[in-house]
Amino acid sequence: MTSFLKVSGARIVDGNGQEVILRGAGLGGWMTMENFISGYPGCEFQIREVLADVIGKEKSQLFFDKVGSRYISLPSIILVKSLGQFLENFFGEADAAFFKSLGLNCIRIAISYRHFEDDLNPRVLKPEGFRHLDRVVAACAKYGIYTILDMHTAPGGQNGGWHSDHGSHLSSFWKHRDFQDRLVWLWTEIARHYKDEKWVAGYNPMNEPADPEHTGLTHFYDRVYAGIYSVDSNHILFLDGNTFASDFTGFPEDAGTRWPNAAYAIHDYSLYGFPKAPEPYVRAEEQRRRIHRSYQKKREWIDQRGLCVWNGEWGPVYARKEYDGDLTDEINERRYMVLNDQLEMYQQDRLSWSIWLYKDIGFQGMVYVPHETPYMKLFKDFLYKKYRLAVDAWGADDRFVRHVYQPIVDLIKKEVPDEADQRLYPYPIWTLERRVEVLARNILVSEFMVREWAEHFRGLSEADILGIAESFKFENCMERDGLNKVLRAHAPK
Ligand SMILES: O[C@@H]1[C@@H](O)[C@H](O[C@@H]2CO[C@@H](O[C@@H]3CO[C@@H](O)[C@H](O)[C@H]3O)[C@H](O)[C@H]2O)OC[C@H]1O
Repeated sequence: MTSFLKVSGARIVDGNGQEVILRGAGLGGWMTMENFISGYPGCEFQIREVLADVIGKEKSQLFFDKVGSRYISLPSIILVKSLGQFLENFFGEADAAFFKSLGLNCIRIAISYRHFEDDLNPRVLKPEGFRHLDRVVAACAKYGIYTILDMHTAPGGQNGGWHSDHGSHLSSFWKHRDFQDRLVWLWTEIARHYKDEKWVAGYNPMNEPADPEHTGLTHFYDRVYAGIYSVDSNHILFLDGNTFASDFTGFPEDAGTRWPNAAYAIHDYSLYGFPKAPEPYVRAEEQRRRIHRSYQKKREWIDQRGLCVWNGEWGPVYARKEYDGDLTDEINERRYMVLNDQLEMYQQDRLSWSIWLYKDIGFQGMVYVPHETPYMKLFKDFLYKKYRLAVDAWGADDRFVRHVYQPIVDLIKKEVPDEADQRLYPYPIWTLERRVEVLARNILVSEFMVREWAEHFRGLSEADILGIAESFKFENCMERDGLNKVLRAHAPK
């Protein structure tokens, strides 16, 4: 019989006081879809709107979230096969069984407020939001996997990333009291729903906040803590640091007593896991020191106060044969070394972690949708175009378009020569170069490509659409063996 987990000092323990180290992955791209995970440009709300415009509301709904049926003609009979759609296919029992087979014990589920509340009908709970979440929480529980519910998108947007699904680089959440009130209300409802579920390890009220004032985040955590604990005092709260889970310096000194039963989330992405690494990773002493320094810096504030650290996101991205050619294997072997070396560090600290990402179309996931599936065939050329134009901000290789955007960076540097004035929040996570990438490519150019993505569905039959959604099903996916091998080696024995 499992028991609620809780935070005891710097550790997570079960009902018997035994330490539990949570080792697992993030289920991104599911109840919060993302451009590089599923292969569209821009934000989820944009593709949903435009797909409905191109093929009609009903058919677009069929792709995202409606159980349908497909007629398969065989020589003498007609079979009616019941099929799910994207949300149904993306994670099922087979995924949970595979995950467990690696020895991992926790999945952080990225959810979007949009599944539970409509902007045009605020504070009215959409019960259907729980349909899939309940299903996945139950599938994980069945295999002895804890879940952490992660609010990846907040009304108005809590950061300027595509992953908070609001289409702008400026986050309105921090400026509008009503957005904050709504999220506190929604979390209270979610906690009410899961208050008795022991396989839910806890709630991660906000992914990667980026509050320019810092004080707004403390205020929000106070309020969401009170809201959740008014209905559910059993679950751990996993609180991300400010500025993309990197900075705790604006947190209150009395955090430990103010928010009992809280763990503090860092996101420990290492530059060596990405195309923009300063040099190829060869496990040099200095490189390992650099990875360690960056990790220590993120957790310093938490350690100094004896609080509990959770690494809620981290992990390299990978090269792809179709884009990186003969260099692919060599690049990926280096990335697996980064992965391994990060895990060794975490092991030493008995750190709980959640690697990003469980499933995608082949860039970062432990499991990926292969080229032979209907979805990947349909979007093959379009995906190459996205790659060439580097429209996704995450791990993008900008070699084909750097010359287009560099002049914008140069212009700003020339016309705003004081470096301090070039450092707009969320500097240093967003340098001037990063800001130009996000605005010009990830927001602007992407916006013009959304319709092209949706046009791929025009004229498709319902059966075709269901087949496309089925591409994401575990049985149709491949496993990234190099990554899973390293994870398995560091999983609980
Ligand atoms: O949904 C996820 C999203 O949560 C994630 O956000 C990014 C995380 O990394 C941030 O940059 C890192 C900041 O710290 C430096 O040390 C690292 O080198 C950087 O990579 C980035 O700004 C966030 O957008 O990204 C992946 C999404 O799928």
